[in-house]
Amino acid sequence: MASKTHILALPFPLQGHINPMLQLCKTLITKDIRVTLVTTVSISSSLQVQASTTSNLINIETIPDSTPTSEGDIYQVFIDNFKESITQGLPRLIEKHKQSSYPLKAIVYDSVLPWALDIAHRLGLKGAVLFTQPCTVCSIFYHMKQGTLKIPTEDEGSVIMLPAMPPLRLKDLPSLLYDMGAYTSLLNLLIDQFSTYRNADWRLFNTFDKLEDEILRWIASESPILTIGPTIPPLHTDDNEYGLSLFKPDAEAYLKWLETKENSSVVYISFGSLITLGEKQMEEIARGLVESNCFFLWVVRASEESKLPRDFVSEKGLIVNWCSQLQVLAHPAVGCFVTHCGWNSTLEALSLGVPMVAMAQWTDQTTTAKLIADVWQIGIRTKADENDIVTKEEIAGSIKEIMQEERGNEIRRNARKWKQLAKEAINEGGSSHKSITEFAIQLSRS
Ligand SMILES: O=c1ccn([C@@H]2O[C@H](COP(=O)(O)OP(=O)(O)O[C@H]3O[C@H](CO)[C@@H](O)[C@H](O)[C@H]3O)[C@@H](O)[C@H]2O)c(=O)[nH]1
Repeated sequence: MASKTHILALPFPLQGHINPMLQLCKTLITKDIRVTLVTTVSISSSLQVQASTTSNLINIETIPDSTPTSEGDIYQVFIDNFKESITQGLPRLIEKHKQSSYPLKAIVYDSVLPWALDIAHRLGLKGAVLFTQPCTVCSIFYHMKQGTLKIPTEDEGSVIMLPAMPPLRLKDLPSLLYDMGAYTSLLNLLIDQFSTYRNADWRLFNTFDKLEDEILRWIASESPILTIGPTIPPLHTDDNEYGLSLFKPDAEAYLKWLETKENSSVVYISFGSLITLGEKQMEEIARGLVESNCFFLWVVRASEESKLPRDFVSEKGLIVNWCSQLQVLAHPAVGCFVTHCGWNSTLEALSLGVPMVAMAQWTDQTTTAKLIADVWQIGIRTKADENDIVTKEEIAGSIKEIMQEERGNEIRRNARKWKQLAKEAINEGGSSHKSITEFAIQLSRS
């Protein structure tokens, strides 16, 4: 009993980073690994526990928040503060658990927290780094770190050729690389993912072999990796939620509303947990949804609600502050997902065979939109106008193309193919299933 392998999990405290870490941990628990998830007191107080069986088996340990020492850029303050708190509290927590009846073996940490590896190694633990963005995107930042990618200047015509990647134009790169200046804190965070990369004992990627085959083989030729995705809860079981949420879902009236709709008749639209849109863009989305003439379910977070056009109502639409996205995407009434191309949302839609309107906003999303539209061909990528606004005509046109036109049939065929391949990867004997099993075995032996 006392020999059960015990690991720590350290996610970056944002929903899009917590979800893949949690799902990986839940899978490890089914393989007889004990998991303690570490976060700060303030983050823990915002976490809602969802009715999910396995996540209840994850112990949560909190570390007091340190007083912010930096000021200015809100991202930098958030990043520094989290680092400061964890750096101070983690060693004590590790020492405490080393004495327990379940001695700690390793830590699985988010790739944007590369300094966690040094703490782990110093205290005799192994470290596994988890990447929460597409391998294609991570590899672009790897090249940045190595100095092997030179960003072209404004000339959008020039093509960027990187090993094992499709030819990329400037705007196919992660936006932080061409919108430089505004978000240097985030750009540095993503380049620094590779500062301790080679020293990690395991490198885990939330993707699957067939999805990004060439680039995965390339990055694996630099240092061995394990592909463990898509990290999506199994929907056909009781354990069909990630388990911890920083947002409170609306009452489930929206699922009842979906029940009243015909198959593939509803457009679902959500921009994830972070994106903030301008009022003009909100208005274009609202008008575009109405112009598409489809039913729509739109997630507008409470903090974004005031930007909706005044008195906006549509008899064909339902707006919620937060929902169980997986339940929505799995619903037969949903025929299309207008998404910001966050990697979790993308993997969820891909795994459930839902075609996408890829309306990327920033960071990795611009590259993911390229992959969705041109490589996997499971969606349409919207174009912004000269003011960087995606107009209502563009939005309505893209939705109609998927919902009503011949192109939609082709995209749906591809979506069905990728859904099947995603399923095969995580099913018994699939590439990701094998990797996670191998990881669990190696953890037990370490
Ligand atoms: O109403 C909602 C809306 C979203 N979600 C979930 O929230 C997660 C959102 O994650 P993601 O789609 O990755 O978007 P972000 O929250 O924006 O994630 C950040 O982190 C990701 C992983 O690093 C990046 O790919 C994104 O660009 C970055 O913005 C998903 O699992 C969704 O299922 C809900 O459960 N309910």
